[in-house]
Amino acid sequence: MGGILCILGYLSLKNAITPGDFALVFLINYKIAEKLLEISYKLVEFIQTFTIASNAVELVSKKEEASSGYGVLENKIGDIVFENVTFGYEKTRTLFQNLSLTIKNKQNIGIVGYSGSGKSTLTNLILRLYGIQNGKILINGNDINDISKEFLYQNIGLIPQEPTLFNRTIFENISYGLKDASLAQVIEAAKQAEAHTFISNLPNGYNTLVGERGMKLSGGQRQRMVIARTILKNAPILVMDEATSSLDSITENAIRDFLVNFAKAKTSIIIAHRISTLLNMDRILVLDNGKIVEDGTHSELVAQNGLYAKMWSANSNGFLGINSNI
Ligand SMILES: Nc1ncnc2c1ncn2[C@@H]1O[C@H](COP(=O)(O)OP(=O)(O)OP(=O)(O)O)[C@@H](O)[C@H]1O
Repeated sequence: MGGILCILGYLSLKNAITPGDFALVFLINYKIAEKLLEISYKLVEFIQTFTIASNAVELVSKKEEASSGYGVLENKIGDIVFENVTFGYEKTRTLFQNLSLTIKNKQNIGIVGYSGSGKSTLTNLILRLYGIQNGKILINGNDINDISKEFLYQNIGLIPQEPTLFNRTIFENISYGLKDASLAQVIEAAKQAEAHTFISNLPNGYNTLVGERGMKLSGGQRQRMVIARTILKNAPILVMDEATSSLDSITENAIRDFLVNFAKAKTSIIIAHRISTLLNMDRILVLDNGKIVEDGTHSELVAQNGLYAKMWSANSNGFLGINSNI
């Protein structure tokens, strides 16, 4: 555009074109640039839609894989076992070296540690989001590499740090947790997740489109929607990664008691940012640089006077003073 302006200016100075020609060519050029910009936006939109569509196709095709794998075990899910697991995102930087861990059926485990110590990665490995370099991860005695992703999805409820929503309606986003869920079931789950009131106040209620990755909602609203989805799904394994970190303390308090009870009946792995959440755990693991450095109940760990005790003593406001996320 700038180059053409220079040429036009030069030609105009040399009287090779009239001011009318100048204005016309400038206008045409401007319109072309505007259209090109519009096309580039449409292209980005198309690529995003295409990605969502191909993910959906992938999920549908996985159904076939699932039928040849393990069925849904409902509440019969057994232990989760890490056997000498070695993992690093990069081959040259190992995060977990020969990590072994057994989480018993229906045990509630809290995980704490410095930011970057490997808490989220530990849970992501159970979901098979990354392949491990060595060792085994077993659920119910089955190597997760032999279990279909569909099975893992059906049996693990995940509330991640950064919730993901699809560019669909609120109803579709919550009911994604349970096939053929009714509106009444979706509303019930939304009420338990303290999401019903804000959803009802939207002009289109449960039919509101949430926008690309849920961008039309606040972080706390997105988090409550994913909590509602997970409640509705009611899977036997529950993973919560700072599940209420985006909520204000009043909303967080309102949800917390429900979530504690919800987790009780399941094998639950809870990455917590509040000491009070950990008090309800059967067992707490303290991670440091990819190693489990402490493992026990709250009172056992306080008595050990190690890293956990340090966090506990820095706990004047109820938050873990050690995690830079909070
Ligand atoms: N996708 C990734 N690719 C490369 N490195 C990663 C990736 N995700 C995490 N890491 C690295 O792995 C290490 C562990 O990260 P992880 O997110 O598991 O820590 P965390 O304890 O959950 O931290 P936080 O409390 O900040 O969420 C960090 O050094 C991090 O930089």
